[in-house]
Amino acid sequence: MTQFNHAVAALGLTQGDPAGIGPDIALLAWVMRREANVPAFVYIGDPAVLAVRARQLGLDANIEESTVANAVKLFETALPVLPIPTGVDVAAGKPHVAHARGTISAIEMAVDLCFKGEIRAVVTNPIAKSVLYEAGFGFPGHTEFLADLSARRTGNPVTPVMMLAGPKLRAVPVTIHIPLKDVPTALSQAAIIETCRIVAHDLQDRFDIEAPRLAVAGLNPHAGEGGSIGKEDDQIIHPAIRHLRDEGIDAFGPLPADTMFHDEARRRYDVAICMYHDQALIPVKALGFDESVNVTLGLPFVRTSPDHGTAFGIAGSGVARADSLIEALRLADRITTRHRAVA
Ligand SMILES: NC(=O)C1=CN([C@@H]2O[C@H](COP(=O)(O)OP(=O)(O)OC[C@H]3O[C@@H](n4cnc5c(N)ncnc54)[C@H](O)[C@@H]3O)[C@@H](O)[C@H]2O)C=CC1
Ligand SMILES: NCC(=O)COP(=O)(O)O
Repeated sequence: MTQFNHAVAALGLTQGDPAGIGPDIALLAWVMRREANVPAFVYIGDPAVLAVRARQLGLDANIEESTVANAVKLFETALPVLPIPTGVDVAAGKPHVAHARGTISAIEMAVDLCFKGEIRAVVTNPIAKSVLYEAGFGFPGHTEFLADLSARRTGNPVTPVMMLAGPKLRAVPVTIHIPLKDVPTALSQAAIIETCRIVAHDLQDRFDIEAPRLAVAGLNPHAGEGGSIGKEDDQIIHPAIRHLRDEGIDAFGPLPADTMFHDEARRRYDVAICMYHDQALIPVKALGFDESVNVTLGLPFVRTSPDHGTAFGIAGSGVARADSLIEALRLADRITTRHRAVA
């Protein structure tokens, strides 16, 4: 298990796709560090890209290459960077397959440093999945890549779970980046049970919720309407919930998904377990796009990320907001310092 020194270790922030808004929001988070009480982080990526982006945005940011040990001290006066040169020119808003190597190396370095206890947590800037796929990246996204890096490191299999957490809603998709048409076949009792076990454990362990209440969404309209609008709710989701309740996990449902996200309904649970990506992410982003955070449960270290993507259309324009990234940094800080008041 990671042995980090809370008093001295920084959070590690990966650059993400350098042509996206990762550099913009990292710079903004550093510039806002005092007024927004941003915990110290070390940027893992290309310092030259940061410097060009700072000029483009007219931001007065002092960017300095750093050692990981010196990062917290340096953070007060400069944005500390562990350099990973991209090796090719990067233009804001212009993704290129040649950027992929540096993007991936930054994630690998962050995980390595976290396992060595030299950073407290991994906070990731957004990656463009299609750019990495073009470069031969073999994972749907960070979530599965981080699990693979962890499993290779520890020798133990890791099941990662994606949770989007905001002030009004936490939601978990059981299936993640797969085509909608493949969701019914990908859903299984085992997948729902395993996901819920990890969620219940991590909400207790990392979010200090003593007895987490898991509201499980149905797949079909009206949760299948007694089997007349689809069989999965009765044949897969309901038995999985029964199994979880027998284990002592407070899971209930399947609930019709259209009526489980309004204000009063959300008071009845701590997390919504959803059957597919958009069922979970649409309500989270509709209720709090700027404040919500993507956090990976089930990993042997803490990983958070903003809830948004690379937003190539606004990179380098000064439009990107750093709110979600700042929340991701704060959440990683709270979990790793074990404060009780977490998202
Ligand atoms: N954690 C990650 O690595 C994630 C990566 N992605 C990737 O991002 C790429 C683009 O995805 P999209 O669906 O277009 O979503 P997106 O989140 O990049 O953009 C959606 C809309 O929100 C705006 N937006 C996003 N972040 C913003 C911010 N911080 N401030 C102001 N406006 C903001 C964009 O300008 C755009 O109008 C895709 O390649 C996808 O794979 C998407 C989500 C998460
Ligand atoms: N839509 C959420 C998303 O794409 C984040 O994926 P990941 O890179 O955190 O696995």
